[in-house]
Parts: sequence; structure tokens; C-alpha cells
Amino acid sequence: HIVSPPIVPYCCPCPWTGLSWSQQEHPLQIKTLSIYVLSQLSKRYGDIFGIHMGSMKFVMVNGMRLVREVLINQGDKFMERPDFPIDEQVFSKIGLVSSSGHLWKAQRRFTLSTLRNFGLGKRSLEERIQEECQFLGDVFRDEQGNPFNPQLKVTNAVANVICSLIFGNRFDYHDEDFQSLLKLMYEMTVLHGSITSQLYNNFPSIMKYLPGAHHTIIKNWRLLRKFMQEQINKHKEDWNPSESRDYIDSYLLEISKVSNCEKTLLDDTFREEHLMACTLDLMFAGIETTSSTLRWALLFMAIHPEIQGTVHKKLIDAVIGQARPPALEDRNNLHYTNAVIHEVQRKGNVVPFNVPRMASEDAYVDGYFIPKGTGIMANLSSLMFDKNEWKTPEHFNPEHFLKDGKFWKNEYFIPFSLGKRSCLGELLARSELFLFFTSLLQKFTFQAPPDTKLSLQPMIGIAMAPKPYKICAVPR
Ligand code: HEM
Repeated sequence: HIVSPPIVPYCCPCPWTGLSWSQQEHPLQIKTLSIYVLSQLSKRYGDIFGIHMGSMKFVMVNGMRLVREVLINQGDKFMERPDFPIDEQVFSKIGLVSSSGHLWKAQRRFTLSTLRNFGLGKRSLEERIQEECQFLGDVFRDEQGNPFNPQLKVTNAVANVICSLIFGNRFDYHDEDFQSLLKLMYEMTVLHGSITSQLYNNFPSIMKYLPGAHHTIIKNWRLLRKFMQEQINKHKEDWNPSESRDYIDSYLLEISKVSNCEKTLLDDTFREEHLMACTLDLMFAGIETTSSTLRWALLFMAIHPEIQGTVHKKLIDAVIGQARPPALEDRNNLHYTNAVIHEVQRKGNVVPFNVPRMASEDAYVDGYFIPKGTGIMANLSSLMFDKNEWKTPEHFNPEHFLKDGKFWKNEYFIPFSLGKRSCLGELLARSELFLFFTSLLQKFTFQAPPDTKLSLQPMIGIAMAPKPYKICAVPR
């Protein structure tokens, strides 16, 4: 007995953000498949429904029971990523984010263990982040409390931590070449939400002859590849197999091991092309997500001065003071600050519908038949805004993560997704968020520029970022 989930009248939503082109209402009307629209759709169609994206069918699942069902209980059946024409041109089917099966498992295992060797979860990485916090504080201080857009500075800081892990380098905040590269990456994340990119996903053979954002995405990607190729070439020139300095060195060692041994299945797994894809994936997946979250954090602090005041006085000042930099172990004592950071992630909601997955075999979910090849979107927001779980889901409220004054983690908080394919950088991201946030709040009070009302409007792109804004970082 085969029953398909009901198909809703939305079509062509952007795979990453849900920006959709509704055929039913007006052929050229752009609608955001917002949390509100989704909750309306699930009220009408239930916790599981289908969405057409051009020739591809996607199933959206909502609520704890079904999100856990597809990401954990039947996680092995929904472990792959769907093919989007725009991403085939860019991310390809290799690397960490878009690969599947054996190739994905090997890259993920290798990357996790290598990042651990280079300090993930250890003191050495913590010190690197603390050093970057100091640099970021210095460039914020240079603004002397005047309004400025923090975007590039914050992104540069976050990128430096990942660059240190990948190729052992950080870039000065005044390095124009690196800033241009960060701008290219940002432009790509934003252009993914554009109407022409979505049309390319649906009609690639026609759209490739027409102008539009898809060409810029492909051009920018080439420039990023060129940058990374230069880093890989430099490493190859002075590579010493007995001493791995960073991720690229370790990967080169892995490639050499495989090419030295007899032909095995592994031959196909560690190649220079895959090294390029993994390094770019780490930058892409790790930079904009973390930077957007930090930019949400500054915005929420400026909009909620009473919450910022509590973070400052009762917590940071009482526990850390001004004489030393914040450390990760302070998390155990900074209950309120930790709750604020979690609430920033919940309300900021930077990856609202998860990174899309695909059914690798026929499956049944909640009695509905999901054929092999169907795309799956697990609506993470449906948990993080569930009105039965959160006291005031639509409002920024750190009390959501506090019980009797102590930090308390709600299981409906899942910004990094769930299961075996959940975010590979969660540990790094959580360390960065805590250290950057506390060190900035230790040094500054964030305020709206005079006569300016800050907006919480999100920007459509791969990650849900705040729209560019100016803020004042007033030294404390
Ligand atoms: C606040 C920051 C971040 C958020 C909210 C976030 C969120 C996510 C989410 C929702 C996914 C999809 C998981 C799934 O398919 O179920 C993901 C995947 C991924 N993330 Fe993150 N992420 C963040 C930071 C990072 C950082 C810092 C790195 C880099 C070290 C990173 C690397 C990755 C990679 C490589 C994947 C693909 C994993 C795979 O397909 O196996 N992320 N992230």
C-alpha cells in the first residue's frame, strides 16, 4: 500500500534557504518559505509534505518525532546529498559536504581525526582562538566607538581560525587580497538564494546560455579554487612527510600512502582533487555560519541592552574580570552567558531547513512512501521554534536555556542537526562562539548608532545571516 506525502503548491524553493518561486500565486512572485509559511503548511498538510523543485521532489519533515526519524532512526537511508545543478558546478560530488557513501565516510573520518590532532577540543586550538579574539578586539577598538559594519572583521577572524587549521596561516585584517576573497565567498552564499540560481537548478541546459547570478557563482568558485591551489602548491614545495604542520600536510601524507601501496579501493579516496574539495568545504561550511551567528549575537545585544547588561556585570565581570582572556572552562561558571549564546543560535537559526539530504533507498516515513532519490529537508526550525517547547519561541529570551539559574540544554535545540551526518565542525563552532562572544563583551558595549533602529531582518543566502548593519562598539 503506497501513499505519497501530500504535495504542497510551492515550487522551486532554494535548496538551502527555502526562497521559493510560487507557481500557484504568480509565476514571478518570490516568496520566502519562512518559518511562518512552513508552520501554516504543516498545520494544513501535517508534519510531512512534499515540495516540487523543478523536476525533483523534496519531502519536508517537521517536529521532533519525524526529524529524529529521518536523521537518526532511519538515518542510514537518508545519508546522501541530492544533486543540484548549481552545486555540481561548484561543490561537485566530492569533498565533505556533497559526497556520499564510501568516499564521504573516508573523508569525514580522516578530517575529524586530523582536526583533533591539530587541536580540536584541545588547549592548543583554544589558545589560537584566544589570540584571534585579541586581534578582533583590537580592530574593533580602532573604530573608537563610531558606527561601523562588523561583517568583514568578524568573518576575517573566524576564517583565520579555520585557515590556521587547514594551511597554518592567518591573514591580517587589512590584507586586501584576503578581504576580497572573503567578499567572493559571501557573494556566493547570497547569490545561492537568487532567482536566476534557482532557475539554473531547474533548467540548467537553458540557463547556462542566459546571464545571471549562476555565472558569478561559478566564476567566484574558480577564483577560490585558484587561491586554495596556491596554498596546496606551497605545501607541496616544502612538504616534509615526517612532520605534518596542518590539514593539507596530513592529507598529502594520506595521498602518498595510498599511491605507494597496491591498488585498492582507497586509491580513489585520497586524491589532490579531493583535498581541494575538502579544504574549500571546510571554509565554506565553517566561515559564513559562524560569522553570521556572531553578527546575530552583536545585534541581539544592541537590541536588548538589559540582557547585555546582565552578561556584562553579573557574569563576565564577576567571573572573568578584565585581567585575563575568557577560557573555555569559564563555560561551567557563566551560566547566563552560555544561555545567551544558545539563544542567539536558536533565534538566529542560521541553517533553518538543514543541508538537504537524499533517500539512498526506498523508505517509509510515518506510513508514507519515499522513493530512492527523493530529497529530504529536515526542518530544524520546527523544533527550535516549537511553541509547546519554548516559553516565547518568537522572542529572544535566554531564560529558555536556564533552570534555577543554571544553564540547561533543551533537546529541541539542534542548530547543528542530528545523527551521523550532523555538523562536522560543531565542537569548533561552539568553542569559537563562546570565546569570541565573551571576549568582545568583556571589552565592549554594543549599541545602535545614534538615531538608528537596528533591524532583525534576515538576509537570504546559504546561511540565514542578518542584513548588513552598522553598530557602535563602545570600549568599557
Ligand atoms: C554556528 C556555526 C555552524 C552551524 C550552525 C552549522 C550547521 C551545520 C548543519 C545544520 C549542517 C548539516 C548537517 C546535516 O546534514 O544533518 C552542517 C554540516 C557541516 N558543517 Fe557545520 N555548522 C557550523 C559551523 C561549522 C564549522 C566551524 C565547520 C568547519 C570546521 C563546519 C563544517 C561542516 C561540514 C564539513 C558539514 C558537512 C558534514 C557532512 O556532510 O558530513 N560547520 N553544519
